[in-house]
Amino acid sequence: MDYSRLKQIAAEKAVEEVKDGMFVGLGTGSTAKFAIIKIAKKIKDGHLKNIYGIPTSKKTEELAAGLGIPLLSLNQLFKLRTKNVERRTLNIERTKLIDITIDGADEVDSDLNLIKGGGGALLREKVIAQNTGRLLIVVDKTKLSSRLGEKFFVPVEVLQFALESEINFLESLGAKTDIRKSDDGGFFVTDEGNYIIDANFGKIENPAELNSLLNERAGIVEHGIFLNKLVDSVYCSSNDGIEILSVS
Ligand SMILES: O=C[C@H](O)[C@H](O)[C@H](O)COP(=O)(O)O
Repeated sequence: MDYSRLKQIAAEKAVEEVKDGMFVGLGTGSTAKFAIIKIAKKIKDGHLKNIYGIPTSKKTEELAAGLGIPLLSLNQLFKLRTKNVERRTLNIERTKLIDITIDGADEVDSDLNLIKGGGGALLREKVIAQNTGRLLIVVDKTKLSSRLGEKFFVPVEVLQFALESEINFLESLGAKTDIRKSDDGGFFVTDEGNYIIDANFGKIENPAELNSLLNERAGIVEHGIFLNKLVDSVYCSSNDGIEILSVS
């Protein structure tokens, strides 16, 4: 089976978890796209009702709006769900505003830590993930590895202002770096107006430690390591069928 079909199978399986009345985070990329198309079809056919999508990128927003999925921004969702609730009494960490999010990944290790951001959407994706009750990741089996970094570099989103100093910082940690380019040859600019440095660390022995180092650095807005505490299940398809891996 070709990869595209495998992606579709994983994505459509995850959509079975979307139920009437849910607020659904809509991921970015070629795998998440299949989930969005399926959700739109189910809405159109009357098999899903009262659904709102919260897109993780402008590209996804355009796609989902074009397919007729009712959308909310995260800010609109927040206002809607906290109407008549005293903000101070609301424990946002425990009150996940989004019921479920279906998103892709570039690499998944054996502990279900992820690298994301191959499509440049990692910042909004991580914000949506941290506001989500259940994050379902959809991949084909080629994305699995024993250690992060075996198959993919770490996308690091940085302020334009800090570009050169962040390259220097990442290289001081041992990474080989590339500034991401867009199709027109200029620097790729994210939805939030930042640049991306693709940082190749080789195999990452300790993703949690690298996560903390990158989090602590001013000038780095966000990065593509998603530790498994953000993840609920990984839907992984191969020619042998579909496996649902869960964080224990
Ligand atoms: O920024 C993009 C996202 O993190 C994607 O979910 C990730 O790159 C996987 O994309 P795809 O499903 O196209 O391989």
